Amino acid sequence: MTTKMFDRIALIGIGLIGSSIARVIRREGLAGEIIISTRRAETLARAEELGLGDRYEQSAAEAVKDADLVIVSVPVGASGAVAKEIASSLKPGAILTDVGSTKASVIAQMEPYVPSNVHFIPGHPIAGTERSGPDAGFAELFQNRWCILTPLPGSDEAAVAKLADFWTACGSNIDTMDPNHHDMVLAIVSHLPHIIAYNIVGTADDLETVTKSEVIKYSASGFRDFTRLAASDPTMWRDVCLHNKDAILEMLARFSEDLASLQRAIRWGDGDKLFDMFTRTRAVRRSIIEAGQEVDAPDFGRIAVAKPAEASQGRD
Ligand SMILES: NC(=O)C1=CN([C@@H]2O[C@H](COP(=O)(O)OP(=O)(O)OC[C@H]3O[C@@H](n4cnc5c(N)ncnc54)[C@H](O)[C@@H]3O)[C@@H](O)[C@H]2O)C=CC1
Ligand SMILES: O=C(O)C(=O)Cc1ccc(O)cc1
Repeated sequence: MTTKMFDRIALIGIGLIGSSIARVIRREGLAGEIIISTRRAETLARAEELGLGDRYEQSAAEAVKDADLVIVSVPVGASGAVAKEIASSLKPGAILTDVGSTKASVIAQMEPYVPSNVHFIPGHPIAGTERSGPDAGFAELFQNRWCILTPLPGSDEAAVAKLADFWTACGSNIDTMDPNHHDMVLAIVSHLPHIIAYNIVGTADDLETVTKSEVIKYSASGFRDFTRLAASDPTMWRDVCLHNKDAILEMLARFSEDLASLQRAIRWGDGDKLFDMFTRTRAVRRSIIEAGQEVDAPDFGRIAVAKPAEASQGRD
């Protein structure tokens, strides 16, 4: 067990991410007291049933009073409303952070409300699943995953270091990044894959010549992988799309161009082009594995994948 890092930690929003944070705080003994608040009374009651906190407050403003660390884990479109609600109750010297999947928009929404005596340090754990709600969380979620902090210009270095230490104690590796750069990187590695998954599953669902039962019955693992991503929370992903609009549209434009080029290669029977591209992309997965990242398997939780040497290499 790690030692206590904060006397009181307030968690605003207690879904997949908030409840995973609550569980790892408890397991590692990182807080003297965990205070939980969330919008819906039923969710708060469920968090209490699960024993995720020490105190439960319907009012977010009440929850953050006296908290040394406040972590906002709500859909990114709700960040501004939460900041407005808690701003005047934040303790001087407290650290305020979030876990939102987009950063520039969250900063634009929250920063105007944050008092100058509070350290606002936006963050994003690059860890999650397609599930949501307080039952979905688990203490190991952040283990060996990256957590990106996007401190604002002039942020207090000691506060940034303390938040980094907190995420390290949760099992994560830390990077700091400019918020706009974060949004561009995440648009390609996370947001586009989800949008593509929503799209392909929607297309399959719309097909008239193939019945829904055939799609379900014959779904090979490729389609199944897409259905996992496409089962992700609609509110969360609606907000990500609306709040990282520019970066997502830029990446979608590039994606569409490359798809058109692939389409042309298929139409003209350009096997060499297809082979060369598929060889290049295979190397990307190998690099991910060699970098020591675990790979998510849709139905079996997180598993390590076969080492590159075990995979077939040849053209035949
Ligand atoms: N699900 C994932 O895989 C990941 C999600 N994130 C980010 O974490 C944040 C939370 O996502 P999840 O925990 O997955 O969502 P979730 O849907 O599991 O939980 C969201 C929580 O926020 C509460 N909430 C919603 N609106 C609220 C409001 N206006 N005021 C107070 N509470 C409110 C809900 O009641 C719920 O407790 C999002 O910003 C998301 O972008 C970051 C990394 C991974
Ligand atoms: O479920 C998956 O595969 C994810 O990609 C989880 C995820 C979703 C959103 C994030 O901002 C970070 C991680």
